[in-house]
Amino acid sequence: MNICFAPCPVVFDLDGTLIDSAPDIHACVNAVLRLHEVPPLTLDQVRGFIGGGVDLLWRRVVAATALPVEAHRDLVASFMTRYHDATSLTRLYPHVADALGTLADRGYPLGLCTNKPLGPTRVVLDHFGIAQLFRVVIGGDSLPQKKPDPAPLRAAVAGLGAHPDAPRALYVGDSEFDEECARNAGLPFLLFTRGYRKTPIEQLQHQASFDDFARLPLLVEEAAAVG
Ligand SMILES: O=C(O)COP(=O)(O)O
Ligand SMILES: [Mg+2]
Repeated sequence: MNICFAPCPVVFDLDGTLIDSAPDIHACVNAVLRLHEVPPLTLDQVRGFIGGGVDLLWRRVVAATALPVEAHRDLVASFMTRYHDATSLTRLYPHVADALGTLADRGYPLGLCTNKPLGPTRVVLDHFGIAQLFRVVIGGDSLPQKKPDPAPLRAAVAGLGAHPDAPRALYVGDSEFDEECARNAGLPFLLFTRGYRKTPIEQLQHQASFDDFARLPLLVEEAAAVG
C-alpha cells in the first residue's frame, strides 16, 4: 500500500461529470435538424449519444434520422457555430465548485481531459469561473487521438508535471469512454454515477463510485492512499 506523501494529480472528465451539458447539446442538435426539416430528437436520445466527441455524436444523430451520411461534415460545422458558446442550459452538478476548490486548496494538481472540443470547453470553464483551477486542459481536438485512447489522459497527467514521489494520478469520469481510457492508461478510475453512463455501475471497472461531489475530496484522499 502506497502512502500519499504528495498530493496525486487528479484529472477530470467534463460533460456528464462536472457539468450537465446535455440540454445545450440537445438544443444545438435540434437547431441543426430544424434547418434540414428533420424532426427533433429527445433529450434522452441525445444524452445517449454524448461521450465520444462531436464526430461520433453526429454519426449517431445521422444514424437515428433520415439525414444522408454525406452531410456529416456540413452538419458538424453547422452544429459548431452554435455549440462553441452554448452555456445557457448547462449547469454544474451540485457541489462541484466546492469540491474542486477543496482539492486545489489541499495541493492536488487538477487537470481536465474531455472529448469536448477545446473551444467550447474553455468557454464553459470560464462561464462557471472554474478555468483557473485546472493547470492543464486537454480537449477532444487537442491530439489526434480521443478517449478511450489513453493518449489524451496521459498528456493531461504529463502536463501536470507530477512529482516523482507522488502517487499515481486519478481519473474522475462518468462514462464508458472514461472507464476504458483510465484502464488503457493504467490509472485508477473514480466513477460519478449521475452522468451519461449506459452500463450498470458494477460492469465498469472503478476504484470507487460516488453520486455527490461533496464526497469527492474524501474519496480522492482514500484512493490516493491505496495508490
Ligand atoms: O463531448 C463529448 O462527447 C464528451 O465529452 P466528455 O469527454 O467531457 O464526457
Ligand atoms: Mg463524460
